[in-house]
Amino acid sequence: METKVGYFASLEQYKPRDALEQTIRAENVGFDSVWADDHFHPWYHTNAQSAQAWAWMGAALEATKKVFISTCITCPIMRYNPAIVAQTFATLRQMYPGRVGIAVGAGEAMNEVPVTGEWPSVPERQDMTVEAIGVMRQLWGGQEPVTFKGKYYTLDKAFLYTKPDDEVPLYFSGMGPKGARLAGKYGDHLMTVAADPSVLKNVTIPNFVKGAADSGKDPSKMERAMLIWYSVDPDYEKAIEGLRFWAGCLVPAMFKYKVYDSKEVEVHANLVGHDMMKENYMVATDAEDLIKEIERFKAAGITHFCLGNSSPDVNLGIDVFKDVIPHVKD
Ligand SMILES: C[C@H](OP(=O)(O)OC[C@@H](O)[C@@H](O)[C@@H](O)CN1c2cc(O)ccc2Cc2c1[nH]c(=O)[nH]c2=O)C(=O)N[C@@H](CCC(=O)N[C@@H](CCC(=O)O)C(=O)O)C(=O)O
Ligand SMILES: CCCCCC(=O)CC
Repeated sequence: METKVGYFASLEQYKPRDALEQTIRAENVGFDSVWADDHFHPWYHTNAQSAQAWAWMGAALEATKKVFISTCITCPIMRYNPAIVAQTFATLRQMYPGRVGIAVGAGEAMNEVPVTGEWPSVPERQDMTVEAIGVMRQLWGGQEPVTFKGKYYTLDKAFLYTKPDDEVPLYFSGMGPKGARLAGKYGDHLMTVAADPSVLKNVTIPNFVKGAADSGKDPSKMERAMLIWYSVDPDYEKAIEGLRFWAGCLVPAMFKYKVYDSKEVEVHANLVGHDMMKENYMVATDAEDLIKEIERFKAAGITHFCLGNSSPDVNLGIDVFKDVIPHVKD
């Protein structure tokens, strides 16, 4: 499968208009795709943003010519109703054929708790995600109004009047072994994040492949996408510290417990050491280092890179890819 190189235009780290400028620049440099986080509260507090992803996607699609754009990721189970998620992405894909995708996952407390007050267990949210995908697929594929009574969602003669010619490609986020199996079973492609290459190779990808094969799909045709943050700067130490905004994602407690206050996340993020960031993210002083870092994750089985630019000089962090992309594409 060909390797794709995508740019993660963060709406938590950058103002929406700055993320838009980055997106235009990334398309010109030759990135295959652009991905946006779909958050209510951000993963850091100081200087953070948190723009609404779907509103931003419409502007980004209009401002670019051909690049594929997707969320990374949308949680379609609580603050959003899955039927409205289906309607939104069907609308975008009809307007921008072939250019729109969606990635889904079981959510994070910081996005759901502040506006719903609820935080079900991981297994229940995974179950809700599977049902939500069923709702979305029924609406996308439905030639007739759909009536459905599930455990979590209800459709009563629901029909999408605005549809694309083809279905919206759906990336399913799996971080744990069960999540990865569900991704193989119910997704078109895998999305994952914040894992070191040995975990990807020995746990995440084998479980994804098993889930896909068990449901009769050909896993070799399914992408293994991953959100990975990187920072490039001629000063190596400065490059590592550039990744601090995202260090909270490396703290397992953020997923296990109901943490939804960004100030609290930031306290944990500030305790993460450089070794952990180097292992899970990409730190580079130049294009050559970045190529080696990408190869490290490619060897573990990643085929579509969603690269989150946390470089001290953001434009340098995009432009360096003129010298990276030709070397990492097969
Ligand atoms: C927590 C793990 O669950 P899993 O389903 O595998 O992954 C969850 C994630 O996909 C979501 O949280 C996702 O929403 C996060 N996310 C995101 C993910 C990604 O791959 C790329 C980008 C993003 C950005 C983004 C995200 N979310 C948003 O809302 N918005 C965004 O922009 C997991 O570890 N699962 C394990 C099972 C764990 C479990 O059940 N634990 C038990 C307790 C066990 C114990 O006590 O030790 C429990 O909690 O009850 C698995 O195997 O699946
Ligand atoms: C382990 C962290 C996964 C979540 C990433 C995220 O929500 C930021 C976009």
